Amino acid sequence: MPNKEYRILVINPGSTSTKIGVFDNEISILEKTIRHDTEVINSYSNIIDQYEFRKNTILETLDNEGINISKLSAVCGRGGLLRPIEGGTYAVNDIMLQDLRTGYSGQHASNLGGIIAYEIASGLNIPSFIVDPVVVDELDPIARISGFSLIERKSIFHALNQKAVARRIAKELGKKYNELNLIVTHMGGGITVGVHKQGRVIDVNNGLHGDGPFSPERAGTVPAGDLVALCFSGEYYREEIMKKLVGQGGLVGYLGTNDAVKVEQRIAEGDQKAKLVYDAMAYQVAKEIGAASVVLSGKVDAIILTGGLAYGKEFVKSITDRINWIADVIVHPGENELQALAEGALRVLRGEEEVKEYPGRYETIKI
Ligand SMILES: Nc1ncnc2c1ncn2[C@@H]1O[C@H](COP(=O)(O)OP(=O)(O)O)[C@@H](O)[C@H]1O
Ligand SMILES: CCCC(=O)OP(=O)(O)O
Repeated sequence: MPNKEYRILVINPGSTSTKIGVFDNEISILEKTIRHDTEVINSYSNIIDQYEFRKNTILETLDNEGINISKLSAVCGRGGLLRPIEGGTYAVNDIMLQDLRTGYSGQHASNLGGIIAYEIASGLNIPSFIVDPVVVDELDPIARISGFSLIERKSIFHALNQKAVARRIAKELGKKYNELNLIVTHMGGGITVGVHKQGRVIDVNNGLHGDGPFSPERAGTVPAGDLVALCFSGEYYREEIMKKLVGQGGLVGYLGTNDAVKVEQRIAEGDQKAKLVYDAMAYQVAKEIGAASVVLSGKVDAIILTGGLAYGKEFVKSITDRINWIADVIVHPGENELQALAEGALRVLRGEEEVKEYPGRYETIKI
């Protein structure tokens, strides 16, 4: 008997784009990246306010591409800032929707992934899922200690793509993911550097509003005392400061755009400020990779550079020149998130893996 055919719509809302795909089993029949202008994104006060805009953009794109959504078997979205959970495929349920709407662990575009997946799927009476959300938490206890007893370090990162790309590269190297020590650096709207020790991400910078390199739209680590002084200067509301850290931080704060392609054009035209800021972003990424190599005591099988910024040849060279003494650097531009979402949904639809119930019983060690 031929294998059952599933048609899956996958939805990946990122901070600078919405990516969608339609898969017939593992085969991609449509992949689209819809880029969003900084001004459009910043005109919304909250992520949840972007719901109608992003959903309509997705439905219009599917319509223009001639995809009849009534033929879908399931919809799978990138999962957002939920409670810390283990990796896997989760059914979208009421408590998850509530946590995504309120932003249990904060505000990020991926909160919309599960909500839009659910809304499209429920109208069609088909299941909706999320896979490896940004809150996958495998941190070693030592990595949770921030140095300030009131604040614990959190695992918020590009879990879906980091794990998918790490598995793919392991396969290419003829090894299993859980046999390797890898440093995976995802460079998109946010930038995260994950320490993958034999299949577990034991340390990673909180890429949203925590620490690490600055990114196209995020500030990353900032001097704490100066930040406290700014917060209490009476000049800014809380929301304004948060926006300056996430959304209007990084390249947007210095150069007014989250688009690295435009920054590269400005550099080519002789813009010295753009050059200094772009170089500084590469410098901070390299520095974070150096720190990650120390977590692995220098036993690093490979360093992987991935995400949209990995298309930038000069940017990648500037990082690589600083870190290639640590281990081989493998560049995998873009991301495997759409394929990974489709495969996560397929595993549960085929009964190869049990679908997980959110929030589950996962617990991190409380300090
Ligand atoms: N060819 C390219 N060269 C340099 N930068 C690129 C290129 N393509 C995309 N980028 C940059 O990558 C960033 C977006 O990365 P992406 O992984 O798509 O982010 P997200 O998923 O967070 O929206 C943007 O700054 C974009 O300008
Ligand atoms: C919240 C961590 C993941 C992240 O930063 O994603 P984007 O780069 O898509 O914004």
